[in-house]
Amino acid sequence: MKEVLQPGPAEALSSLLDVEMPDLERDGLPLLWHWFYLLDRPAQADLGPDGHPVRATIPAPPEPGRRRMWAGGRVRTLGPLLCGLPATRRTEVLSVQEKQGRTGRLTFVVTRHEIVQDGRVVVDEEQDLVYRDAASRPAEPATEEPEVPVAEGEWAIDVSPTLLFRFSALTYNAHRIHYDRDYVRDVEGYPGLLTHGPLQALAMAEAARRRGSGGELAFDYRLVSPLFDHQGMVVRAEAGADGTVTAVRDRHGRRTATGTVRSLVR
Ligand SMILES: CC(C)(COP(=O)(O)OP(=O)(O)OC[C@H]1O[C@@H](n2cnc3c(N)ncnc32)[C@H](O)[C@@H]1OP(=O)(O)O)[C@@H](O)C(=O)NCCC(=O)NCCSC(=O)C[C@](C)(O)C(=O)O
Repeated sequence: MKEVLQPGPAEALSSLLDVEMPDLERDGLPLLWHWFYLLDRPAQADLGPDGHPVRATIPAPPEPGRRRMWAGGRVRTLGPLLCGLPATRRTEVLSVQEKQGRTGRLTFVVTRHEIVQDGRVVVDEEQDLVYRDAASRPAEPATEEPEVPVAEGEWAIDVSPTLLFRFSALTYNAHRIHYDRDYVRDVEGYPGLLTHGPLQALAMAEAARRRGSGGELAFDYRLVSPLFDHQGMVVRAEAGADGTVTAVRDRHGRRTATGTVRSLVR
């Protein structure tokens, strides 16, 4: 897949999260902003009941009826990804692994994505996708613990249906768990709309960028528990032993994602 990168998707993301626009032709796209470019555009006829493509896609679901979730990933930025120039994405399945989790049978599918610009790989990424059994027990809804006030240095994001919808639109993601409340409750058994894994990862990367992270970076992250739209989203980033340690929690203090951003320049 190849396209000339335009500023439009980056501007849309900047408006969505109210984050600073970089100089896209000089410094390139910040960490994870490549997710708004080089998108798959599956045919409507190829979408399955959950809104994800079931054929002519990488990865294809392991079996019909499995519940797809974004579990984590590892991203390396190896050079600037500049707007105004063409870029190419290559994607392959690296591994498929069956595991038994607390919530039931899990199939982890790891995909690798390389973005090439001007003859060199500038983004090298692995994404961990997990497929739950339809019959598995969904993650428990949060208990009504008291709210934990937003501390200094934390970033509170209002997770509203419009935020989730606009993020889905920006990534051309038709997965119904993010916008179809009847489907998510009646079919997948969750108590609310699910906040995208990529949105939480991006918020963590942006929290690190606010602290000055930039250049060639490695970002490893995990989605550890589902975050529903009525639970808020609070992001933090702080200096750790090995880089910038980031996390997402809900407004009651339950952790939903963790990650570490490291500089690749020593
Ligand atoms: C992932 C879930 C199902 C595991 O659920 P669990 O609690 O049953 O698992 P576990 O008992 O903690 O662990 C079982 C095994 O899985 C591994 N494992 C456990 N977690 C991970 C992880 N994150 N990444 C990689 N491996 C993981 C873990 O290390 C262990 O391996 P082992 O047996 O070898 O020791 C559970 O933690 C969960 O629900 N996490 C939140 C997922 C989420 O909310 N994602 C975002 C929304 S979905 C989305 O954005 C989608 C999108 C954008 O539309 C899209 O389709 O592209």
